[in-house]
Amino acid sequence: MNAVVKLLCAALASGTAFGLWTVFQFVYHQLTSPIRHLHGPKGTSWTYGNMRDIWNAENSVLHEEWVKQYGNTLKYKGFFNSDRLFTMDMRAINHVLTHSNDYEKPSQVRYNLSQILGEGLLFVEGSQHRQQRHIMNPAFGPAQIRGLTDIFLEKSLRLRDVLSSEIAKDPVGTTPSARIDIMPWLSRTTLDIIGLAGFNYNFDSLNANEKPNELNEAFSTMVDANQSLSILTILRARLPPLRILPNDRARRIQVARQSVELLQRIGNELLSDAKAAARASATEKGEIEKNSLHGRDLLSLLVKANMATNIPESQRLSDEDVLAQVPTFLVAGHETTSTAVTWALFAMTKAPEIQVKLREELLSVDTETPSMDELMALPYLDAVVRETLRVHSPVPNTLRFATKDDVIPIEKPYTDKYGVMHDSIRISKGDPIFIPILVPNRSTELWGPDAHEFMPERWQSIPEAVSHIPGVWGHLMSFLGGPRACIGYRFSLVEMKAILFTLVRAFEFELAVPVSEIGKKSTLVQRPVLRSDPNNKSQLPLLIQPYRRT
Ligand code: HEM
Repeated sequence: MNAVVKLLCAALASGTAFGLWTVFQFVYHQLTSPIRHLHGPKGTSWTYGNMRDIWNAENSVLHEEWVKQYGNTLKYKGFFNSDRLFTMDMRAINHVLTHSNDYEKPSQVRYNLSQILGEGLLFVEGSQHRQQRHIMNPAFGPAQIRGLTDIFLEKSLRLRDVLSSEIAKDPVGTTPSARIDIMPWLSRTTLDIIGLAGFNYNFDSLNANEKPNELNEAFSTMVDANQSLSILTILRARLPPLRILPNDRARRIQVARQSVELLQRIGNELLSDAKAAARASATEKGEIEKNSLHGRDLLSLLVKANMATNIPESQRLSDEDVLAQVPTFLVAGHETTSTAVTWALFAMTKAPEIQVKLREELLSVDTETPSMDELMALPYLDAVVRETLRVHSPVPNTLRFATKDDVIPIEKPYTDKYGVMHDSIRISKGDPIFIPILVPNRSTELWGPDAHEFMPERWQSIPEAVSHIPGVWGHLMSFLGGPRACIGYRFSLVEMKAILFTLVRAFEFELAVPVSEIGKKSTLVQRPVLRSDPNNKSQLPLLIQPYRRT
């Protein structure tokens, strides 16, 4: 036997041994985990369990049916019919979210994220997460977001002008209105905003004459690539040796990565500029103080916070860590906000009286560039944004894995499949836990019988029960809660308000298709699709016409 054959045999033997060990661990875990005793639906496929049903269901309908049938705490089936915990018990969810060291993101989610983002805030866990978050938090404070508001408005006004010229180019019939798929335009707007506000880079993708920006395309590719639920994709995430096999998703991610690499090169330059600016702002003694720095974009603020003399050396982030935040900001802060604004417009086409009432409030402001405080003081705009994030939360749910055996406290006792009553949930290391976002946001038990309806007026007086929802903002789960809650929620709220402020003042919106045509597709974010579109492309075709004051 020559050396090459020996090497191949050895590699095959170790691969087989690793595979068998993984299968043994998996089966052993399924046979011993305490969550196997919970009630719950049967898997509808051996490979996908209930996953396909979840992906195909719109909003939280399926989970709501399960809660009706099995109660607040149940199990459902994940890939290869493995058990996953689902609970609507607010005390239990709070426990999982606040103990973020004991409940981490699943390794396959982290693997997928790291493919694109490197080791930014979304990826890291434990002490590395605490360190990054500590340095990054100040950049997302109210004073910093106040300084970014004019960027949000500048890009919103640019979108308004582009839409106006699109309408002028392609009017429908005799009325000055046009059929426009608003999704890509909003996506370009939030890309341009996060470019400038995130790291002082002008993508300039809001340009009606240019083809879509390469980077914007790359990120849409990535979000779409994350939807493909093939067996190989699942196995690749679980069994690292299989990652050498090519597949379509990997190829598409590779394309996105090339753009990320381009971005990293740009990031390197931005980082050196930000560092130079921070050094230039040092005091005569050469000290850089965290609070004395007023760079505008998030990256500059982060660099300055990281270089501040009062930060101990051990807590500073490496250049690599700082650079990993650039694609992280892009992915976390771009499609999420554009999707939220898309749903707000959709909701207001379904309820034109809400659109009229909002427009009246917005037109009472006598400038097209209000300050953050002026925007935040508009009560109906606030209620529309809250109601959008409640009913159409862009991120519909998330997942965690237990890193140790634990006993999760609960508010309401539940009965297992043997009829035994429990006042806590026992969980073993490695158990997956589904964290619902849309289900509590739309729960009739918490919000009342009209919970599924879009009613901004409900925010004048919300039920006491929702105060138990452990979200970081607005009694909603939309930005999650605990130490891993969305760091960008203030950024996103002001950004959403600036875009809606500008668009609803300038245009009237109508759906260009019957409302029954609009479906929801769950991916990393929930986006609208046309039910009749065989390609399932995310889109929201609207008829848009300039608003003329009478
Ligand atoms: C409507 C808009 C947004 C929504 C609904 C949203 C939602 C969320 C959610 C649910 C998470 C937790 C994900 C998980 O742990 O599984 C998260 C995390 C995060 N978000 Fe947002 N987000 C939005 C906008 C933004 C913006 C504008 C930025 C940045 C400028 C941002 C940056 C981040 C980052 C960096 C994390 C990771 C935080 C950590 O793990 O410590 N997000 N977001």
